[in-house]
Amino acid sequence: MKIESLDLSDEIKRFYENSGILELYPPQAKAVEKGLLEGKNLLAAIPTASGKTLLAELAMLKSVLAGGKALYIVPLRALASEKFRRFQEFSGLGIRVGISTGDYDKRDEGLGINDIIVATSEKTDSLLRNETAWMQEISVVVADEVHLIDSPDRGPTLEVTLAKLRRMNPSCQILALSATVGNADELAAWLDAELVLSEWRPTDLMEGVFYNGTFYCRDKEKPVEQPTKDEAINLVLDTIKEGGQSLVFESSRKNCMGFAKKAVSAVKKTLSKEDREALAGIADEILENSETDISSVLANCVRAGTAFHHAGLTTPLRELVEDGFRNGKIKLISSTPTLAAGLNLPARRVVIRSYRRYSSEMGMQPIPVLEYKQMAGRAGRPRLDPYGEAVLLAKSYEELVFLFEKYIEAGAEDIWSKLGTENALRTHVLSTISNGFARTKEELMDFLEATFFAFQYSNFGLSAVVDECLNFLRQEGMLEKDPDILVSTVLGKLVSRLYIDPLSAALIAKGLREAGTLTELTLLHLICSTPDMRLMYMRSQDYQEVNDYVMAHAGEFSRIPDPFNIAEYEWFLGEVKTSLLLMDWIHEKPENEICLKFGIGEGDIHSTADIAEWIMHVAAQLAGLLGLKGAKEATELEKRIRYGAAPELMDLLDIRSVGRVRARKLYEAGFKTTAELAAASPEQIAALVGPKIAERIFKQIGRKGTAPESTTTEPLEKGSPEGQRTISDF
Ligand SMILES: Nc1ncnc2c1ncn2[C@@H]1O[C@H](COP(=O)(O)OP(=O)(O)OP(=O)(O)O)[C@@H](O)[C@H]1O
Repeated sequence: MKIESLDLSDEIKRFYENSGILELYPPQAKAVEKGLLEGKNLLAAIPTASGKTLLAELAMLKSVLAGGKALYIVPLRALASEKFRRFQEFSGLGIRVGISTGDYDKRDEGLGINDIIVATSEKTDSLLRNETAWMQEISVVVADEVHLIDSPDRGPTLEVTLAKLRRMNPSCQILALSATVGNADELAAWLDAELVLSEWRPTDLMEGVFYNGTFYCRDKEKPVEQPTKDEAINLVLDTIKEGGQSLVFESSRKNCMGFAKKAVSAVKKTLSKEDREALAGIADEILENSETDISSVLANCVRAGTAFHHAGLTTPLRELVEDGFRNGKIKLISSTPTLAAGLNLPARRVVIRSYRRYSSEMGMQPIPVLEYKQMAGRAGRPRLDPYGEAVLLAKSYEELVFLFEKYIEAGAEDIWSKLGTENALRTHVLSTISNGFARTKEELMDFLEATFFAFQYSNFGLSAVVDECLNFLRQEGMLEKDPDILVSTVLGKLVSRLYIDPLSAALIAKGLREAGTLTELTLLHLICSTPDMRLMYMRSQDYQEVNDYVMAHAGEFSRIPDPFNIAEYEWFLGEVKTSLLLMDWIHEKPENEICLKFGIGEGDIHSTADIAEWIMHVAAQLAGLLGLKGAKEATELEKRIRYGAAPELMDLLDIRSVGRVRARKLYEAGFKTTAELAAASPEQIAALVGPKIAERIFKQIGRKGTAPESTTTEPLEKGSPEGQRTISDF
C-alpha cells in the first residue's frame, strides 16, 4: 500500500516521501484497512521495529491537522524523550510537540498549546488528577508498550489512566501498541479496538541457540570460530567480522560491566585507525561528563570499542554510548534488559548471555517469553543488516532443547491486570473519587468495570478489595466518614493531587505527629520508609545486588538507631541504606565516594534523589495542611536533596549551571550570595568556574548596576556535572 494512496493530506504524504518512506509495511497496511485513518480504535500487536510508531504517527497527524490533539503515552521517561525528539521532526508541518514530565502536582496547562504531547503513564495520571484542562481536548491517545499493563508496578496506573481517558473522551481514538502477547484479542476487546496481529518484520530474525561452537537456527547449523575461551566474545568477534555490531544482555549490572571489560582485548584488535580516533573522542566526552570510577571504566571500554549500559549510568553517559553504537563505532554493548524496554537500538546480533533473572521470592528464574522476545527483537537494523540473529547460550544438549522449546518455538504469555490488590487499587480509588468519577460505591464499581482487571476477572473479588481501600481512606481522614457517599476530604484531594500512595501519606503524617525532635535523619528515614520509596528501591535494576550489598553491611546498618522507635516502622536495612545515601548526598560527599560506599552508579544517586525530593515535597505539603511540625524543615530538605548540598549554598544553587561543586567553590571563595556574585568582576568568577559559566551566571543575575537578561532557557551543558539531573524512569 503506497503512502500516496492514503487518505492523508498532501503535506503529510510529502513529509514521509521526503524521508524515503513510500510504501507501508504489511502490518501498517493492515491497520489502515482496519480503520486506522477513520478514527477507529486499534491494537497493533506486532514485533519490535515493524513500524508501530509510524502507524501511530499517521493517525495522530491526520487528527491534529484536522484540529485535534494527540497524547502519546509511554512507560519510561527515556522513551518519552526519544519519541519527543522524533515528533519534533513534524515542526515543518506546523505541528507543535510538547513533553510533560517532572513534578506530579503541576497542571502543565502551558503544554495545551501543543498539538502532540508526550508523557509517561504516571504523568498522564497526575495530569488527570490535577484536572488539566487540555486533557478534555484529546482526540487521539497512543498507548505505547501497552503490554506493560502486565507489570505489577506500572500496569495498574496505565490501565486506570486509559479507563479514565475513555470515560472523559468517549469519542477519542485509542491506538495501543504492543509487543506480541498471548491474549492480544482479549486486550483488543477490552479497548473496543480492531486487532492487527502480525509476525512480519522488515529484517528477517533468525532465532537460535549456540552450543558447543555451533549456532543452531531453524534447519541451519552455523559453526562459529572459537578464538577465545568465551563463547559470547567469539560470537561478538564473528559479528564484527561480518561487519555487524552486537548487543549482549546480562542479568545484572556487575555482569554486564564485567563482560564489556572482558571483551576489550579481543574487540580492540578489530578496530580501524578511524574507529580508534572516534572512540577516543567518545571516551573523552564520557570523562568530561563524569568523574566516577564507573565512568572511567566505561571510558576505557569505549576506547576499545566495547561499552556497558544500565540504569546506574547517568542519562548523558547512556546517550553517549547509544550514539556511539548507532554511528557504528562502538561494536558491542553489554546491557541489562533496560535497553530492551522500547529503546530503538538494534544490532546485527543479540546475545542473551543469561536468560535467568533474580526474584526475591524464588531466586534465579527463567525470564518470561515476552521479555526474551523484547530482547531478541532488537536483532537486525532495518535497511542496514541483511538479517538479525538472536542467540541464546546453552551449556548442554538438554539446555539447548529446553531453550528451543521454552523461547524459540513458544508464543508469548498472556498478560494479566495487576490492579486487583489493595496496594495497587488504593491510590486509584482515591483519585477516582477526588476527580469526581464516582460519588457512591456503585458509581465507583461502575467506573472500575472499565478496567482491564474487571474485563478479565469480571469484577470478581474487586468489591471486597475496594471496601478495604475505602475503609483505609476513611480511617486516615482522606474520605468523608459518611459510608453512603464518596467524597474526598481536603487531605484526600491533596494526596490525590500529589500523586502519592495514600499509605505513604498516612505513614508520613503519623511519623510527623509522633516522632520526637525532627533531625535530617528522622525526616529522611520518614520518606525512605514509605511504599513509594520502597517501590523505587525494589525497582532498582539489580535488586539482588542491592540486597546482597545491604546484607553484607547489615552490621553497620543495624547500628544506626531507629529514629522513630515506632512499632509500625520496621527499620528495614534497605531504608537505612537509602537514608544514609541521602545523608551523604545532602552533605556534599563527592558522587564517586557515594557510589563506592553504597555500591551504586551516579544514575542511582540522581534517581533516588528525584524520588526522595518528591516525597519530601509531599511531607512539607502534608505538614503544612495538617499543621504538623516539620513543614519548614522538609521544605529546606527538599531543596537540599534536589541539589545535594548544605543550606548555605541554596541561594547560589538557584542559578542555572551552578551545581553543588561550583556553588561550594564560589562560596569558599567568599561569594556567598547572588548579590555578592553580582558585585564581583567577571575575571574573579571566571577564575573559579571558567569564562563560559561565568558568562552564563552574569547573564542570569546581571552585574551590579545592570539588569539580568531574561532567564536563559538554554539547556544545561550536556552532562555537565553541575545541575545535570538524570531523570528517574517514570
Ligand atoms: N513503511 C515503512 N517504510 C520504511 N521505513 C519504515 C516504515 N515504517 C517505519 N519505518 C522505519 O523503521 C524504523 C522503525 O520504525 P518504528 O519506530 O515505527 O518501529 P517500532 O515498531 O515503533 O520500533 P520500536 O519497537 O523500536 O518502537 C524507523 O526508522 C522508521 O522510520
